[in-house]
Amino acid sequence: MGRFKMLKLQELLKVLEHEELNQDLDIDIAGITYDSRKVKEGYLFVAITGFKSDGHKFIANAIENGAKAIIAEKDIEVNETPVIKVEDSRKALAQLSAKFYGYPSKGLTVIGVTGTNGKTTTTYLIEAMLKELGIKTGLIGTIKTKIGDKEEDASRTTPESVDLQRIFAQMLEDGVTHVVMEVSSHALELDRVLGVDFDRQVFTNLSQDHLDFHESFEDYLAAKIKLFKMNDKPSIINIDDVKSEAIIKEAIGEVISYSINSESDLKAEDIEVTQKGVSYTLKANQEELAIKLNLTGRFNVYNSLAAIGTVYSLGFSLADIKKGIEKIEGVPGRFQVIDEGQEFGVIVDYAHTPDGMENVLNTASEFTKGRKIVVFGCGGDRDRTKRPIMGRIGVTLGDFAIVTSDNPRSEDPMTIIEDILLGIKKEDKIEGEEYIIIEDRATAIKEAIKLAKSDDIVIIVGKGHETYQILKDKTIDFDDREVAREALRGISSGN
Ligand SMILES: CC(=O)N[C@H]1[C@@H](OP(=O)(O)OP(=O)(O)OC[C@H]2O[C@@H](n3ccc(=O)[nH]c3=O)[C@H](O)[C@@H]2O)O[C@H](CO)[C@@H](O)[C@@H]1O[C@H](C)C(=O)N[C@@H](C)C(=O)N[C@H](CCC(=O)O)C(=O)O
Ligand SMILES: Nc1ncnc2c1ncn2[C@@H]1O[C@H](COP(=O)(O)OP(=O)(O)OP(=O)(O)O)[C@@H](O)[C@H]1O
Repeated sequence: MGRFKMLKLQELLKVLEHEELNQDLDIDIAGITYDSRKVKEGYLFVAITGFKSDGHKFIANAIENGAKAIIAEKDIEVNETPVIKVEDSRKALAQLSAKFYGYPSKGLTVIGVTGTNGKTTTTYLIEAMLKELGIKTGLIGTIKTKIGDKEEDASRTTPESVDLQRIFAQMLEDGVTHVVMEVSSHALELDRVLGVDFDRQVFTNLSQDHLDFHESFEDYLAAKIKLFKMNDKPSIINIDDVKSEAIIKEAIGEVISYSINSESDLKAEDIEVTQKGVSYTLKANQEELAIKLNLTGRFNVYNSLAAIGTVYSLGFSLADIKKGIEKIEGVPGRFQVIDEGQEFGVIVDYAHTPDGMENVLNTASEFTKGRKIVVFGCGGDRDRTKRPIMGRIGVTLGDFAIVTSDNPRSEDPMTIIEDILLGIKKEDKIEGEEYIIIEDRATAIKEAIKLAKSDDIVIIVGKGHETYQILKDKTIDFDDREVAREALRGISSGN
C-alpha cells in the first residue's frame, strides 16, 4: 500500500481538541491501532476502555511492541513515551484514522445501509447493479469485504474505524469508485463510522434485536438515526416500517421513499412470490417497469426497492438498473435452496431475529403445499429477550419445529433452549407432536430431513453462510448447507 506515508504526530493531532502538551511531538507515526497485540514499530496506540477489558492495561505491552505515542481517556503514567489524553478514545481513533489515511471516503461514493434485517442482501443487490453498469465497486459487510475482484472474509459487519479507513484507502488506491457498506447499530453507537463521508444512507427496517447491547429499543433506534444525521445527502427509506417516521423527522437530506403499501417515490405492485423468486411492477417517477428477481419473499421486494432507489438516485436509468438486479442469482445463506434431487424443499436461511424468522416462514407458506419443518435455535451471549419470541414464531408458523443449538458461544446450549421453550409453552403446543428438542444441531438437521415427505419444506434457520459454531467458547467448523447436503445424500443412498 504505497500511498500511505508516515505522518508526524503533531500533524495528526490537529484533528483532536486537546490540551497543549509539553512533550516532543515531532515523531513519525507509521500506523494506528487499538489493539496492543497489533502494534508495530512506530505505531500510535489508542487505549480504549472496553466492555470486557481495558486497553489502558495493555499500554506497557504496546510500548514494548514499538508504540511511539499513546492516546488514552484515563490518567496514566508512562515514562518517556508521550501520552495524549482525550475525552473519548473511540471518537479520537475514528478522527485520527480518517486523517492518517487522507480522508479516503471523500474520494469515493459511499452508500451506507442500515436496519435490523436486509442489510447484506441490499448491499449485494446494489453491488450487482453498479457492476453491471461498469462501475468498479467495493463492498463491506457481514459476509465479505470485496475490493474490486479481491475478496476477504469479514469478522464483523462494520469494521472498527481504523480498519474501515484503511479499507477505504486501499479501495481508492485500487481504482474503486463506489463503495456499498453495511452500517450496524454497534458501529453507529461506537463511532466506527465517524468521519465517513456518506453519499447515500439507506434504511431497511427496524425490529427487535441487539437488546443485549442497546439498553432499550429506543436506544437502538437512536443509534440507527445517527446515520441519517451525518450529512445532507439523500436517504432512501422504507416508509412501510413504522419507525421510518422517526428517521425521516431527523434526516437532514432529501428523502426518497419506497413502499409496497403506500404512495411513495418507488412502489411495488402486483407482487408474485414463488420458490424461485419474486416478480412485481415497479412504479417510479411516472415510469412503470416489470421486475423479476431471483430472490424470493416479500422481504426481498423491499430489499430490491431499497437497492433500486439508491442506484436510481445516483442518476442511472431504470432500464439499466433492471439489467443488473435481474442477474443476481442469490446471496449466500439467504433463503438458499439446497437441492440434491430430493422431492421436498430444503432452505438454509440466516434469519436470527423474530422479524427475519417470521418473514422466512411466511415466504415458505406462499408456495409450500406440505408441512414446514423448521430447525432453529438462538445465538448465545446475545439478546435473550428474543428467544421466547422466536420460539413462539417457530411453532406457530412452522408445522413442526426442531429446537436446537445455534452458536451458543460461552453459554450452555440447553439454557438457551430453555429460554426458547418459554415462548413455546405459552402457546400450549405439544412436545413430541408439534415440536421436539435435539440439542446437537447436526442431528437436528438430519432428523428434519429424515422426517420430510414430498411437498414438505425443511427450513434451517440461523447460520446461513456461516461456516462455524462457537461451542463453549471453542470455534468448530460447521456449515448448515453441508450438513443438509450430506443428510440428503444419505437418504438417496438409503443410509
Ligand atoms: C460489543 C462490541 O461491539 N464490542 C467491540 C468492542 O469490544 P470491547 O469493548 O469488549 O473490547 P475489550 O475486549 O474490552 O478490549 C478493550 C480494548 O483493549 C484492547 N486490547 C485487548 C486485549 C489485549 O491484549 N490488548 C489490547 O489492546 C482491545 O483491542 C480493545 O481496544 O471493541 C472491540 C475493538 O474495537 C471490538 O472488536 C468489539 O467487537 C466485538 C468483537 C463484537 O463481537 N462486536 C459485535 C457485537 C458487533 O459489533 N456486531 C455488529 C453487527 C451486529 C449485527 O447486526 O448482527 C458489527 O458491526 O459487527
Ligand atoms: N427486508 C427484510 N425484512 C425482514 N427480514 C429480512 C429482510 N431481508 C432479509 N431478511 C431476513 O434476514 C436474514 C438476514 O438477511 P441479511 O443478511 O440481508 O440481513 P442483515 O441485516 O445483513 O443481517 P446481519 O447484519 O445480522 O447480517 C435473511 O436470511 C432473511 O431471513
